[in-house]
Amino acid sequence: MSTTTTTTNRKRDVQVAEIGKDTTVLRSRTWERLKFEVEYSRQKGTTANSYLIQADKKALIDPPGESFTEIYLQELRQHLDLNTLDYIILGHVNPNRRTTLEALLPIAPQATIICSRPAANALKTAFPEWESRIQTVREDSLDLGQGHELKFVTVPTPRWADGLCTYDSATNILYTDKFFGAHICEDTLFDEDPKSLDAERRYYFDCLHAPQAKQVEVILDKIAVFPAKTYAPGHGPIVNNRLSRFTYDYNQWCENQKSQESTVALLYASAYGNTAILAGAIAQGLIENGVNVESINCELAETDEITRIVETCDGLIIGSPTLGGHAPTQIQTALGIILSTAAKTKLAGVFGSYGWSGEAVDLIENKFKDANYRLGFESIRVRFTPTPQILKECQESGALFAQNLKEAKKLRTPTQVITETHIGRTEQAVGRIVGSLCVVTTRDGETDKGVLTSWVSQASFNPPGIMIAIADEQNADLISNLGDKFVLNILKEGRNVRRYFSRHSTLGDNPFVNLSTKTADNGCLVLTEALSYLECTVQNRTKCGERWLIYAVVDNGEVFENEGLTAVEHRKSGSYC
Ligand SMILES: Cc1cc2nc3c(=O)[nH]c(=O)nc-3n(C[C@H](O)[C@H](O)[C@H](O)COP(=O)(O)O)c2cc1C
Repeated sequence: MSTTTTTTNRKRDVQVAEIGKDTTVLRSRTWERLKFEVEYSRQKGTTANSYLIQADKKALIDPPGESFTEIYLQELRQHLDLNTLDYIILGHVNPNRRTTLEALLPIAPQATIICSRPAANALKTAFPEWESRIQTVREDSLDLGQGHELKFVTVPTPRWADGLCTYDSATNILYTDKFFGAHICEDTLFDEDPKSLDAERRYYFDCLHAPQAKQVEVILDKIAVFPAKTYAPGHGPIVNNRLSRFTYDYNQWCENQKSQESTVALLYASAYGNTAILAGAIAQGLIENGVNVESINCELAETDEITRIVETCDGLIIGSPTLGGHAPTQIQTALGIILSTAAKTKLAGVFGSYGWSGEAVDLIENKFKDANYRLGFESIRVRFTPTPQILKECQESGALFAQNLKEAKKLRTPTQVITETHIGRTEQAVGRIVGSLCVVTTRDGETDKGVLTSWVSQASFNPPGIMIAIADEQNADLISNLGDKFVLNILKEGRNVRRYFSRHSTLGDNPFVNLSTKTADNGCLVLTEALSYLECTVQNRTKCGERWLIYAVVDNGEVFENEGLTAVEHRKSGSYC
């Protein structure tokens, strides 16, 4: 294998070398920080790696972005008659790369673009005149001849929804695009001293992949099917050494992320990439302070995915551009899910890029405030593209959010805003009593019923007994006779099971169809998403005011999750639930 350095001075250049049979790398290099995004902040330069396979058919993988368009095409012409180029394979597309494609497609008239479906859709919108030259990858392989049978695997993540990796069975090279890279510029082409790259590789992972660790784990499994001997990433040295170790490291780093004590859901949309850059910087501040970040690109995520993360996270941050005076529909949908699902004790944050009026951030912030969410940092509003200084501030905001989250978790202070003058002082005082949020399930003949209550407490040790205050409209008739059986399902904070129940007897739609249940020994339903449950038998009752005060003995009980916290009901007034 030969290595040719075309330029030795420290200007931008293109390094060309053969890296396998019929396979050449063209590394567009800069020794300066290429962009101001956090991932480049170690200031070690970077390389944009493009690969050329010249078999019976000729394929070019990942031409660089606009920073290199001119020098790259000049160098490429030295190694290839562009009239003979058959395929341009894209690991992802972005506006920078589109600039190079715009220059390349007219001078490579036979070339077809091969990319993932989201990339194809974006390119067809950008280049309608070239629609017939844009081809979505299929499951089968692409045969370039002479053993170069290319196989593709889509690798979507929140940041690169259109991700694609390519494997060449002739060379055992896996073209990994955004995976296994590093932002570092050197003359050395390969990872000859892998240990010396540890810090750069880890930093690259932390910036780009830690906030999407969940999806990265799935991708690592997907690409494991290829017997790769080389990883050819989009940036930095080509990986020839200790591939399994490097893959193991990626898995470990993902695992470390997920095992952090607190998780923040970072939900955003970004039509032109500016809000996404802010998201990256905020994520960095959170991760550096020991918080797991789960990024959700709202333009791609399913409602179920958003609901899951919103229910399980400890804090949530939402980022939105302003388009036409509004937040995009996907953000409004995500906000709706948050407001109807997420516990009000969760810490919240808002950020976004705008051009002139910036309504989106105000709108989201006001909704959070109206719903009594506490904000973990002052909302971030940035005109168009952020500067390095602004990105530093975003990182600091992420760090502040992490600190506030930890304190909030420690103190577990409820958000109680008591300002309404119409609430009497006595009622306010009574309202300070808090209760565990529970669903009481009963059996009425053949029908299961459930009612929400927080008016419950332990009443005796021996036998273990509880006390419930219950009104007639809350199925009191089913649990107010001696010997009546019921299950007390004690709900978990952050898991919004309560939305399926009301404080009145089950009416209309059956709430249990939406939930996972099992039947207790006493015949009543157990909600398996609860934190714990108690099977109870009524022993005593007395009418107090408008309620029945029920004393019941606990016959049996189980804790489903040792780690979870009990959902607690905080009220503004003692005059209503
Ligand atoms: C079609 C369109 C409509 C826009 N409408 C607004 C607007 O009403 N108010 C505003 O402040 N900025 C507006 N902008 C500017 C964007 O908010 C700004 O470009 C922002 O950086 C986009 O963020 P993003 O890159 O995360 O998508 C608009 C931009 C476009 C392209």
